[in-house]
Amino acid sequence: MSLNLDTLRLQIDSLDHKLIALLNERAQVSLDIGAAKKDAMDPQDEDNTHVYIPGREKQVFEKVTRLNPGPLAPESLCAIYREIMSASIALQKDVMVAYLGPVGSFSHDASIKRFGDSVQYASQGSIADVFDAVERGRCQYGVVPFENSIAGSVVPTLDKFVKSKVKIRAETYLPVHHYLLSKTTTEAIRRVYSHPVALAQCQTFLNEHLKGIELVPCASTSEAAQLASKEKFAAAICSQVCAEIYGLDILHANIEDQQDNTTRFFIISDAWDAPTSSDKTLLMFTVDHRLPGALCDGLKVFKDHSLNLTKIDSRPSLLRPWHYVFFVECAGVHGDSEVMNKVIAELHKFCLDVKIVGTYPDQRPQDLN
Ligand SMILES: C=C(O[C@@H]1C=C(C(=O)O)C=C[C@H]1O)C(=O)O
Repeated sequence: MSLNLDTLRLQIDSLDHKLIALLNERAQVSLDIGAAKKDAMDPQDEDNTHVYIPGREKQVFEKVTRLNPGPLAPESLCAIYREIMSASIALQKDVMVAYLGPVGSFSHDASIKRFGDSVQYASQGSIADVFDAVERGRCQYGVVPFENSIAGSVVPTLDKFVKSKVKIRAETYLPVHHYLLSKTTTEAIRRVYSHPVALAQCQTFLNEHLKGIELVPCASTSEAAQLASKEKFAAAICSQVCAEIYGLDILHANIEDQQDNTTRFFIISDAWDAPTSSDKTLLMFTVDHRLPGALCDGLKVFKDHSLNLTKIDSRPSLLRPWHYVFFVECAGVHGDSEVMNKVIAELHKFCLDVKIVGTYPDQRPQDLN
């Protein structure tokens, strides 16, 4: 038995030798890719080289899943590849990712799942600060929540897109499970902290278990956990990891109204990337209210080009009362394509301030397609 075990361990050692050599060979190629990207840039613009290529990563994950013969679970192999790609990004360049913190927020989780452990992260106090960190160049990438399957659009993110120059470079979907964490018992809770979007996802639970208790909105769910950890009779609605990070007990698990609760995040940056085989594009425009049916005419442009709309929302323009900005996302088209150029030209006939907010590989989970 022990001889067999020793032989098997020797086998593992020899495989590790080969793996380490192969991983470094791969890392060297990715360094060469980094150098080639810099060579292709104007020397003055070298600092703006992008090392995070969402479309290429999607291709790698698809290939890895397709080629996997087992016994490794596809998710395990993808997690390993997440870290391999994270390391190769970090080799090419120092990458800083801004996220809505502090640690333990869902934005933090989404960021790590997207960029891995080898890049650096900068916690921000608000969604607006994530935009500012990217816009001022302190961080090359930022991760912001865009919409939740129960609570709908994340308003501060939409409002920032109206004013900001940042572009959407990628999207990512995160399953979200909420926990009620506290230092006391459910009966003794006097106040519940959380992000407004998270509170909106747990209405049924709050009505059943904490009716009439003060609900205090915070900048993030992890900030809520931080605040609850400093009070005796407070609780937070946040992720499970916050229990360990902030020293709180789990009182209730999975308290979201629907178990398939999912939040979509955007990865923002100064530029979007080249077309892939399947992209989505988010546009923004205001309609001229003096033209009857302007919105309808605007939407017809998408129909005329056989573009499927995957999201539509509106917000006050903030320029004049009762003027609205419309957000329209369409699937199967890249922002730099000829079709999109035509769409934009036609939209200009009925709409004002037409702008592409971003274009990114379609990452909708299979069951949402
Ligand atoms: C190597 C590249 O850069 C990054 C690293 C990748 C990898 O290690 O496979 C893939 C995409 C990029 O995010 C590339 O551009 O191909």
